[in-house]
Amino acid sequence: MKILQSIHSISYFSKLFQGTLLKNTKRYLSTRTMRYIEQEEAISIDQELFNDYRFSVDQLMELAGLSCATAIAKTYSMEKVGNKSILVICGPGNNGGDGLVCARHLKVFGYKPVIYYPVRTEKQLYNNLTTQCTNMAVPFLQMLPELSTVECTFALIVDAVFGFSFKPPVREAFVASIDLMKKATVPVVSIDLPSGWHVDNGEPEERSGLLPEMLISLMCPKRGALDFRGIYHYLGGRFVPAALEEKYELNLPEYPGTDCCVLISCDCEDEEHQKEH
Ligand SMILES: NC(=O)C1=CN([C@@H]2O[C@H](COP(=O)(O)OP(=O)(O)OC[C@H]3O[C@@H](n4cnc5c(N)ncnc54)[C@H](O)[C@@H]3O)[C@@H](O)[C@H]2O)[C@@H](O)CC1
Ligand SMILES: [K+]
Repeated sequence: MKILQSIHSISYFSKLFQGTLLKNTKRYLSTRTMRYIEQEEAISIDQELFNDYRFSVDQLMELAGLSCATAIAKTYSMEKVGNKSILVICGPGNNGGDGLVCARHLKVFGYKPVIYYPVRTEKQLYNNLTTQCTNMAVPFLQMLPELSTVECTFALIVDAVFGFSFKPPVREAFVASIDLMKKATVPVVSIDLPSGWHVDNGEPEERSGLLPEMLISLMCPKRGALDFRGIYHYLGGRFVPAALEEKYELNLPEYPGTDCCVLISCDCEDEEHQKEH
C-alpha cells in the first residue's frame, strides 16, 4: 500500500513540477526546467506573436513545419525508411498546415511523403500550401488507406490532425484517421500534441488514446505532453522572441548551434542518437 502511495505521489509530483523529475527510464537531455503551458497560454502567446510582433501565420508555419521535417529526418534516416513512403495526415487548422509544410520539406530532403487531407479549410494559406505540394509531386490521397496498405507501404505516419486548439470529443470526420494511427504498427510522429489528447489533461482517461513514438512540441511543450510515453520528444518552432520566453517563464532549452529543433527527452538506449542531437 505504501509503495503504491509513493508511486502515486511520485507521479503527482512529476506532473506538479512539470517534467522536472525523471519518469521511468526517460532521459531528459536538457538541464533547464521547461514549462509545459496550458491551452489558454498557448493561444495567448500565439496572439502576441501575431498582433504585437506582427508575424504572419505563413512565416511561423514555415518555421514550424521545417523543424518537424528536420526532427523526422534526424530520427528516421533515409536508410531506415528505405523505399517506403511517409503518410502525412492533415487536419483542418494550422496543425494541418504544419503537416503540409512538413510534407513539402520531407520531399525536398528526398523522402516520399503522401498526404491525406480530408477536410480542407477554404483559406488562401492552405490553398497555397496544397498547390505547392501538388506542383512538387507530393500526392494527395482521396481516401484513407486501409490498415494493411499502411503497414506495407508506409514507414511512418505524421499526425498533423489537431494541435493546441483541439476541443474534445473528436468529430466524426476525423475518427477514422485517428483510429488508423492508433491501430497501425508503424511509428507515428505527432506534431505539437497527439491528436485527440486533451491539450491540458493529456491522454484520454480510459487510456485509449493515440500513442506516438515521437512528439515534436512547437514553440514550447503543452501541458498534455506530460503524458507522452513514446521514445523521442523534440522541441521545434525556434521563433519565440526572448522577451516572450521571459514573460511566460518558458525556460526553453538551448538549441544546438543553428539547429531548428532540439531533442529534449529520449527514452532509448541509442546513446549515439542522444549524443548527436
Ligand atoms: N504560435 C504557434 O505556436 C504556432 C502554431 N502552429 C500550429 O498551429 C496549431 C494550432 O492551430 P489552430 O489554432 O489552427 O488549431 P488546430 O490545428 O489545433 O485545430 C483547429 C481546427 O480543428 C478543429 N477542431 C477542434 N476541435 C475539434 C474536434 N473535437 N473535432 C474535429 N475538429 C476539431 C477546429 O474546428 C479547427 O478547424 C499548433 O498546435 C501548431 O501545430 C504553427 O502553424 C505556427 C505557429
Ligand atoms: K497533432
